[in-house]
Amino acid sequence: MCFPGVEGQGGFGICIEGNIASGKTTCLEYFSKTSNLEVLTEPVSKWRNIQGHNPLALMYQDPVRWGLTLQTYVQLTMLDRHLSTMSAPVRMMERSIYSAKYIFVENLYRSGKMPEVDFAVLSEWFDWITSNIDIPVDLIVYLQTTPQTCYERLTQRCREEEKVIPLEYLETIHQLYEDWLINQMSFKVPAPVLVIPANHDLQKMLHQYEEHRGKILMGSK
Ligand SMILES: Nc1ncnc2c1ncn2[C@@H]1O[C@H](COP(=O)(O)OP(=O)(O)O)[C@@H](O)[C@H]1O
Ligand SMILES: Nc1ccn([C@H]2C[C@H](O)[C@@H](COP(=O)(O)O)O2)c(=O)n1
Repeated sequence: MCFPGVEGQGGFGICIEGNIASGKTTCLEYFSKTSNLEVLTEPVSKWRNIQGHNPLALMYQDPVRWGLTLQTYVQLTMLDRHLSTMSAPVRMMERSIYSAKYIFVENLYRSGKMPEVDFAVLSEWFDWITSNIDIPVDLIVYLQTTPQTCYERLTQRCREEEKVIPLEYLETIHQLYEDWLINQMSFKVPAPVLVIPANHDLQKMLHQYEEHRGKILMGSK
């Protein structure tokens, strides 16, 4: 059994990856003005409100108890994003089902905040999904920042649930991203990676996005 995803729809799929508050949404906002391109942001609003519950807040309050709850829902909503019908030939989406597993679930487990049985259940779900469903990713754009930059942007963004995040958490997420996408020594990388240094101010970032526009969209031609 194999279900077709975006590739089956003849499209080109780009995932924007990076640490929390690295500037992914801002990047997507910039590219959203491009014609023949659709942008899918992370379904964070769903993670903050499922039938009146806030699994994102619960996870930050008590990760041992609620990590599985949040990450099960993240996995479902990301799969839904990957498989949704394309409205343009090029799709740019924020993160992926891969980073959900390889970065966030992995972090909860390694830091002792996810019980082994929860990790096993999520891993079996992930393995089943990725071996039975075609999850189309053609290019990964990695916004590479320092944890300190993300900490400053996160503080400035001031999302209620994230007020408890210390710099050390961003350092761990950063290292997991580096091992996955730069050192390529932890998990399989599902597509070629384009690295964009992303510590710069907004103006310089927009300039860089313009410079990289060809490389990002070229594969879609
Ligand atoms: N290059 C930048 N320089 C300074 N602030 C930025 C830059 N890019 C984004 N921001 C701000 O940082 C915060 C996080 O950016 P956002 O795009 O929401 O990150 P992400 O989607 O990766 O979590 C927001 O308040 C945003 O306005
Ligand atoms: N699998 C995931 C994905 C995201 N999160 C958290 C991290 C942030 O608090 C929030 C949204 O991330 P951002 O887009 O701001 O980088 O969701 C998580 O815990 N698990």
